Amino acid sequence: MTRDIDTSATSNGSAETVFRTRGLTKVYGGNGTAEVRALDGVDLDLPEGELVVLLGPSGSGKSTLLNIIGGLDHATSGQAWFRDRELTKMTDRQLTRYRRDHVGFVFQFYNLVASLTARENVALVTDVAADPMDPDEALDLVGLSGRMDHFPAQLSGGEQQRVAIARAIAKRPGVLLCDEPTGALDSKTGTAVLAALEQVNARFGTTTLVITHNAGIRKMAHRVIRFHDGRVAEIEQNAHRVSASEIEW
Ligand SMILES: Nc1ncnc2c1ncn2[C@@H]1O[C@H](COP(=O)(O)OP(=O)(O)OP(=O)(O)O)[C@@H](O)[C@H]1O
Repeated sequence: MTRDIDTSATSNGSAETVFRTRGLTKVYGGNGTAEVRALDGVDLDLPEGELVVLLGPSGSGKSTLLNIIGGLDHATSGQAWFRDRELTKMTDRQLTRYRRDHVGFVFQFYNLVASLTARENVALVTDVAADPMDPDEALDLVGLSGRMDHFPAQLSGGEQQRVAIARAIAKRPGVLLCDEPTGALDSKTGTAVLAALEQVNARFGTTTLVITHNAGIRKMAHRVIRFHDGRVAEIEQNAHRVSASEIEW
């Protein structure tokens, strides 16, 4: 691995920078309750098209960052941009639109509709998106072409998570934000989920951020960001990436 010394070098609003933050801070509590600085002045520049792994101890601010740049939460102070648009100036309505048009989310728990098949779960999104993929294409991409008519209860955890990934990518988002996507999975099923993320990133250039506690996953990333106490402690770029199929934990 080579150390990336200056990640702030990308120029402001550059087309190559997908997310930029300056002094991004999130404080919970206060007014009599203990204050928690979940994010404490984060400066980041993330280039378009990378697969980025976010590591760090529990409570170090990873999810808080993802939620703010995903338009799910507001910062207390500082700024965050998606390409040339400042997220930290947006109203709730603008953030909803931003999420709908640009962001795919994958969480630890798959949140599939139990009464709908895999194909129908994906179609829930493609029915309302501007330029969606065909649900079958999205499911094929994550290796589930043989499972399209299965209900969630008929699928393994890893397969359900791949349906969730298909649902997230079917609207062709610019960014895919994943919060512990393999957190509930064993190594074998988790590997198939990582392979699906790798495939989406490579095929469409979708900038993909993955929060994980499995440090082995860092090997598949272009860039690894370590958080500590609400700050970026270290950023590394992988000179030699390892494919998802070779990762074990
Ligand atoms: N809604 C909230 N109210 C109060 N404190 C919060 C809230 N959400 C998060 N926090 C606190 O902010 C800090 C950062 O939390 P965050 O979830 O971003 O960490 P994390 O690195 O994602 O942790 P984990 O790996 O356990 O998911 C923690 O101390 C957490 O307790």
